[in-house]
Amino acid sequence: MSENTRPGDGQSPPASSEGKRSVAVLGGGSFGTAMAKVLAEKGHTVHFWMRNQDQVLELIEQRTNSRYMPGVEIEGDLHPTTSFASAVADAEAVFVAIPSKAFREVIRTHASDFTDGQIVVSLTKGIEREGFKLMSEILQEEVPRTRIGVLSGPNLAAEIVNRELTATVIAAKDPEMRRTVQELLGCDYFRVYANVDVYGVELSGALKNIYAIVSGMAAALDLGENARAMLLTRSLAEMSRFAVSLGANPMTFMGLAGIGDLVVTCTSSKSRNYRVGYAVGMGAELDDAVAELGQVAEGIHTLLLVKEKAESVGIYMPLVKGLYDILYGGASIRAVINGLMTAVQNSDVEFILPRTLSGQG
Ligand SMILES: NC(=O)C1=CN([C@@H]2O[C@H](COP(=O)(O)OP(=O)(O)OC[C@H]3O[C@@H](n4cnc5c(N)ncnc54)[C@H](O)[C@@H]3O)[C@@H](O)[C@H]2O)C=CC1
Ligand SMILES: O=C(CO)COP(=O)(O)O
Repeated sequence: MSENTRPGDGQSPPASSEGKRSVAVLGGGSFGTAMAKVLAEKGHTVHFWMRNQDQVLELIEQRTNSRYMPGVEIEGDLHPTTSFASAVADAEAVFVAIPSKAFREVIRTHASDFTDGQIVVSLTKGIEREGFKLMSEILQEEVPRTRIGVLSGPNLAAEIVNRELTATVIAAKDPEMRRTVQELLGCDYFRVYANVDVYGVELSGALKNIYAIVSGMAAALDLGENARAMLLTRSLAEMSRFAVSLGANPMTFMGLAGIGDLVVTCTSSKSRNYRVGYAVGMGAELDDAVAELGQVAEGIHTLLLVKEKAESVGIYMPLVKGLYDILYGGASIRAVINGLMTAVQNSDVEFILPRTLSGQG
C-alpha cells in the first residue's frame, strides 16, 4: 500500500471539537511516540511526558522524535513536557510506555499527581523482578484509586507511525473503561478490541518477547519453514501452559494479544527482541547485540524471571530453558536444538490431550 492510499493518510477525520479529549502519554520512546501520534491525529489534546529536555524541545520545534522515530512527524494538538504533574493533571486517560525496569520508580515518584478515578493504561510488556509483578499490579499498588487497564497486541511501533493497519486489545475489568479507551484510540487504521482477562493479556505480551528472541535466532540459522511453524506453535503451547498455570484464561491465547502478538514479533525484523535473537544467532555476543539495538528488548530480562518462576512453580518450559542455556549458560545453539528435537515426544494440544509428565516434550 502506498503512502498516499493508506487508510489513515489524510482521510482519517480528526475528532470533532466535541470529540476532543485530554490524554497523557508517559515515556518518550518508540511506543510512547507511536501512541501519542495516534491520539494526536485523532484530534485529542495529548500531553506527552518524557525525561529528556532536548527531546521535548525537538518535538515542540520540529514535531519529531529523531532518537526513537526518525523521519516521523506528529501532527495535532501535542504538548511535549518534562513536567509530570502538568502532563497528567487534566488527562482523562494516561497511557504508560515506560520500560518495566523503570516503571514502578516513575509511577511511585509521581503517584500523588494522579487523580482518583483517572484511567491509567499500561502499554508496557514486561515483568518486575521482585515478586514477579506485572505492570497493572504495580499500578494497583502505587496508584490504587485510579482505574487500571492494559493495552497489548501485535503493535509494532514502526508500523503504527506509518498508519499501517493495526489492531490491539484493551483489557480491563470495567466495561465503561474499555469503551472509553476504544473511543479514544479507535480510528480507521487502529482498531481496539476488548478483553476482561487482564492477567492473560498482560502476561502474554511479556512472554512473547522471549519467543521472538528464539525465532530471531532460528531465522539466523535458516532452519526452514517447517521449523518456523513448529517453533511458533510450540512457543504458543509453552507460553499458554505457563500463563494458564498462573491464572490466565487459555482462550486469551487465541486472540490478538496471544497468537497475534506472538506471530508479529516472532516473524518481523521490526521487533527489537527478534533482532537481538537474530544477531546472537549470527554469532554476536548478547551484550553487543543489545548495545547495538539502542532500545529496550524486554525479553532479555523477562527470560531470567520466567526461567526462575517456571522452576519454582514446576512448569515445563523447554524453549525458555534452552534460550537461557544459550544466552547465559554458554550452551551452543546446535546442542540446544538437538536436545529439543530428541526429547521424549508428547501431546500436541495439551488442553485436549494432557501432556504426560514422564514425556517432557
Ligand atoms: N516499540 C514497540 O513496538 C512496542 C513497545 N511496547 C512496550 O513499550 C514499552 C516501552 O518500549 P519502547 O517505547 O518501545 O522503548 P524504547 O527503548 O523505544 O524507549 C524507552 C523510553 O523509556 C524512557 N525511559 C527509560 N527509563 C526511564 C525513566 N526512569 N524515566 C523516564 N523515562 C524512562 C527512555 O528515555 C525512552 O524514551 C516496553 O515495555 C515495550 O515492550 C509495546 C508494544 C509495541
Ligand atoms: O511488542 C511489540 C509488538 O507487538 C514490539 O516488540 P519488540 O519490543 O520486540 O520490538
